[in-house]
Amino acid sequence: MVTAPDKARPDQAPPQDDLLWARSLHYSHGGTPGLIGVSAGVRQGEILAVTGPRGCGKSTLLRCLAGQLLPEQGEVWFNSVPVHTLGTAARERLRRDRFAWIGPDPQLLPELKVWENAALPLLIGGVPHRAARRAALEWLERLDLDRFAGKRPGALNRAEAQRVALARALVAEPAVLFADEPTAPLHRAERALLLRTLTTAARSHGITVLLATHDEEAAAGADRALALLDGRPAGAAAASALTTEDQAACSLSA
Ligand SMILES: Nc1ncnc2c1ncn2[C@@H]1O[C@H](COP(=O)(O)OP(=O)(O)OP(=O)(O)O)[C@@H](O)[C@H]1O
Repeated sequence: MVTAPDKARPDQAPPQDDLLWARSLHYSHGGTPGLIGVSAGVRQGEILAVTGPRGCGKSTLLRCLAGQLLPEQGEVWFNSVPVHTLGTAARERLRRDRFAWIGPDPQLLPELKVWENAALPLLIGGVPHRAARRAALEWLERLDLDRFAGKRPGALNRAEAQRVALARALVAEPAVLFADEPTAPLHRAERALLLRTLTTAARSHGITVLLATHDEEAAAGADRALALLDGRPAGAAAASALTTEDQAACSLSA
């Protein structure tokens, strides 16, 4: 059951300099723990890598921060707005207007041209066709995809398709880009190119990035990293394992 978190008390207000901030998030997927007391903060324009092995809770954390999942406990604040207390319509507006998402699968619409795929967030948001097309073409050019603009996604290889997904994520110039294992389906050289493209584009446009990855090389391009293990901050998980071992040692020596 999703319970409404307590309202933040004045002494617990989020730090002024964090654009997106979360405290002590708990979330379980139908009984499977996803997050157990994870806190995170990211400043405007910063690139934060969320790292850790498969199943450690990276996607769950990104989805809670992006307002896709409501934490069972804890708080999420974006730009001093308490996302965890917003109603569904306001959260959807926030997600549409300020956030963007790219995952491991580009999920392009095969019946649309490449530029139309890239322009989709603008077209859905009611931006006039001509302006949406111009913005999409600019992003396709920046990401070295302009030659594909009039083609269908079927003409692209995996790396090109993923760069179109990146253009689509950036076309509305979101405040925050959530990138959930965006390089997972790519080869090493393609991964490096996509990450370079993503970080360069984000930095030049002041876009804050949360990058979930189990790939240490991918995390190296970030400003900071938050490591998770078994749904907890890695340090806390290690400490709780230590505590358990200490307890076992104590009971053995008793
Ligand atoms: N829809 C779901 N239903 C049930 N359990 C889930 C669901 N989504 C995630 N989980 C579980 O929650 C835990 C955290 O999963 P999550 O996807 O957040 O981890 P992750 O670090 O992103 O892993 P990956 O790199 O494989 O995507 C895992 O134990 C996972 O099996």
